[in-house]
Amino acid sequence: MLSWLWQFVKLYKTRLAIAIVALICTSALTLSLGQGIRLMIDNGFAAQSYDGLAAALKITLLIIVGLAIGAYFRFYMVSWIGERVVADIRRQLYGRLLKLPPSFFEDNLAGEIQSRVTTDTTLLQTVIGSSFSFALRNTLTFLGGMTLMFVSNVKLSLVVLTVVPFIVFPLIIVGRKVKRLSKDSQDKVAHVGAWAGESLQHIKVVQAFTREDLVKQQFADGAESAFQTALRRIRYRAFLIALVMIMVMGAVTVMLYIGETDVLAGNLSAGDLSAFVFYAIMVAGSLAAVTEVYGEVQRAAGAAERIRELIATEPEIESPQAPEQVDFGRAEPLIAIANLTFSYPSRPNHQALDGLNLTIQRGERVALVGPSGSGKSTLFDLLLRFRQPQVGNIKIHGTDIKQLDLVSLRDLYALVPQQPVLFSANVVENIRFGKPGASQAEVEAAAKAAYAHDFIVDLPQGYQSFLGEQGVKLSGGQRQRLAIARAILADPKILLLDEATSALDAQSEHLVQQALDELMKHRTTLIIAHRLATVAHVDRIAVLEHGKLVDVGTHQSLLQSSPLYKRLADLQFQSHQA
Ligand SMILES: Nc1ncnc2c1ncn2[C@@H]1O[C@H](COP(=O)(O)OP(=O)(O)OP(=O)(O)O)[C@@H](O)[C@H]1O
Repeated sequence: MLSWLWQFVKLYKTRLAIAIVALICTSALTLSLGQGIRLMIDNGFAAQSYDGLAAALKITLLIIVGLAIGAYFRFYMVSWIGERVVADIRRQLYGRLLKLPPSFFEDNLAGEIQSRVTTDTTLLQTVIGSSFSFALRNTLTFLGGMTLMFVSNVKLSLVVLTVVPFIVFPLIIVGRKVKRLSKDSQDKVAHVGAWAGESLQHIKVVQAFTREDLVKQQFADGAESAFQTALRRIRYRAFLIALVMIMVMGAVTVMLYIGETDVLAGNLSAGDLSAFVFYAIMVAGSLAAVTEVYGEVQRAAGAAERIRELIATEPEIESPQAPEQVDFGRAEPLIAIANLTFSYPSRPNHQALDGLNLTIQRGERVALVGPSGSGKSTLFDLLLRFRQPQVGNIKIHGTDIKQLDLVSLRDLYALVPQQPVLFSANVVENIRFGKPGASQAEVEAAAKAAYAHDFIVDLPQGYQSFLGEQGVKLSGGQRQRLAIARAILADPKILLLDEATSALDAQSEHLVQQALDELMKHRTTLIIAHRLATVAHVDRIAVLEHGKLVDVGTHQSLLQSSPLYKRLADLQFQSHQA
């Protein structure tokens, strides 16, 4: 963990150096307080001298002022490094997450990943920003105090020293256990958090099915199990603290007894004994403090491990080292799909796409139809290179998309998904997602083209209106028109349209259809068509079944040539008439 953290900390070497100097100074000054005490007792009390007392007090005061200044720098610098490093780690972690393909997020719960970004990094921050420095300071005090103890009295020091192994060994053993338990406990908390996030997000379904009690119970079970794991960890730590306490205090008492006997026998001055006791208390205190933060450092080590794992996750799909450029002047078709075969890793024996061939010319509108599960959405994923086909390829004007930079490939497309995706931001920000630098005028033009302008200006704050999480404050049709406005603003070469099946009312559907027509104007479009109303507008229809392309043609020709298409068409007309 340390070497991993070091790569982040080493960027701030100057501050680290100041922090370490301050740390050493404060530890040294803390220990030198013992000499102040010795002077006060021997030169003041024992010598019955007011002057001696005043001189000793002055020295003590000076030490205290130095200590305060040192503490200021130590705290400031160490906390600064802690906050800075954690911000850097968060940024790197989030940057990595954004590069991972969608399949990663199918296998890992979003809430759990979120907890890595927030909870785990916060834990790291406490450790880097305070516990580390605390531990280091106390270690220095421990070592310095030990040295001074030996210098001033070997016999008494040995008494204190005998207990050290009894503290250190249990510390190491219990520490390992705590580390493991803390990883478990963090995992469980993350899981509970993910569950809570999901159920709250879908609160309507939960409440409509009146399953509040069920999800409450599931959450409670999760929280309870996290608590039980935490409890086991706490028991270990409590035991450790008690053990250290009894060992340390016991040793101090025995040492006091021996030391006082020596003072009574005249072998030791009262000041020396006081200074020694001061050191011993410092040493004991710092040892106890180290044991206490040791557990926390172990916990952070668990957190660091999880973050490190996530940052180290390599995306399966990356841009090639030397990407090629698409030559739009070339005669080859805009999109050429050849022998495309793909199975999802979780279902290796089931081919979601099976030897698919299809070419699409520039400006063409092609509809994909087929029964549910025939591979239409999977084809979109492969076009966008969210997934890697096992066999076959896709070429854009003759260049395999594997040879293209991912950003320039995806910039060719705009995706309008079945469920419009809106972010918890205002209208302008949501539309501008299609083209980040767009001016207000461009945004409004896109909204007008998408037949969204009128309803937007009717919103309480017009274009500045906040839409709520996932756009909950809009109707389904309005959300779709915003998503279309976003795609119009993006002005892509190729439009991937997963047409909404959701039952919009006739008026709203008409508006959405008009918006879509605007969007598809002069643009190569691939539509996953769920309604025949759409199919009427396209140049060609590709019929898919079980991942295979079974026929291509127009509505009329397919009614003759494709029994499957005829069946789908009949079904739609029947339900239409009904
Ligand atoms: N993430 C996934 N992991 C495993 N299998 C998947 C995954 N997504 C889809 N599939 C499977 O791949 C096949 C094709 O699914 P796909 O979503 O492409 O169909 P579709 O034609 O878009 O269906 P629909 O019209 O219902 O949206 C289906 O058998 C489906 O169960």
